[in-house]
Amino acid sequence: MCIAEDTYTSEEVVDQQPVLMKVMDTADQDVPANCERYLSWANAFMVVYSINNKRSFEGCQQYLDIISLHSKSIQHDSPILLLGNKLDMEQYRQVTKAEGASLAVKHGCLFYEVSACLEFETVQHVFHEAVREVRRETERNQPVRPLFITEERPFLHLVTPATVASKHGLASCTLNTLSMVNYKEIPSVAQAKLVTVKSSRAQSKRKAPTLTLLKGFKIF
Ligand SMILES: Nc1nc2c(ncn2[C@@H]2O[C@H](COP(=O)(O)OP(=O)(O)OP(=O)(O)O)[C@@H](O)[C@H]2O)c(=O)[nH]1
Repeated sequence: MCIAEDTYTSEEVVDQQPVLMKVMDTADQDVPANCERYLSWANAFMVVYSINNKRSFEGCQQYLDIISLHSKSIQHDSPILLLGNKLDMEQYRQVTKAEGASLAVKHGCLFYEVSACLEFETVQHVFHEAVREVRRETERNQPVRPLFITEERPFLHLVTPATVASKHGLASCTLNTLSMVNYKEIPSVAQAKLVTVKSSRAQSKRKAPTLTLLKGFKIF
């Protein structure tokens, strides 16, 4: 697929949000060479072969191997999309869809067959999927939000339940149930001690079993 050798930027709207994409076309050779530049630069990779050219498919396998090795070495997976291009050349097909799909599974790639010269929408969809996949990957790599434990003390006047809930991303439906408690971030694992406590609430037969279970432990 022709993209200029140097980079260019393009503003796309994906899910109502504009996304600035920088694209670098690297593959003006059949075998990977000087890959470091784009391996460390890219947020996502699109590896493209022609369905009517077995050699280009074999070339892709080398690129995918290099990307996989790089991801392992930096312990970070950037999304990879494997594209079988020139779908309009079906009658000259040398690479089956199953072969493409199987290579994609092997390397954990998304897989599409497209025709760059005939189907603008499909190609656009593929680029948008690449952006979405980068977003998903970024979200997956966000540090886990801390859990919160509660203590049965009334809120300070200045801190409303709504403030606390929105600050920590708690769903609004928890507000009523948790409105009369304090929130504390759970400490790091190294500092945490788990101690069994029995509170009067824990022993109350009128409370729901899940509440009893929750109140059966205190982490501090
Ligand atoms: N039939 C058909 N031809 C295509 C399609 N996409 C690209 N081509 C043609 O394939 C040839 C190579 O296209 P390029 O976009 O230069 O391919 P490339 O792999 O980027 O090539 P390099 O820039 O040398 O790396 C050109 O003649 C294109 O017109 C397609 O979807 N269908």
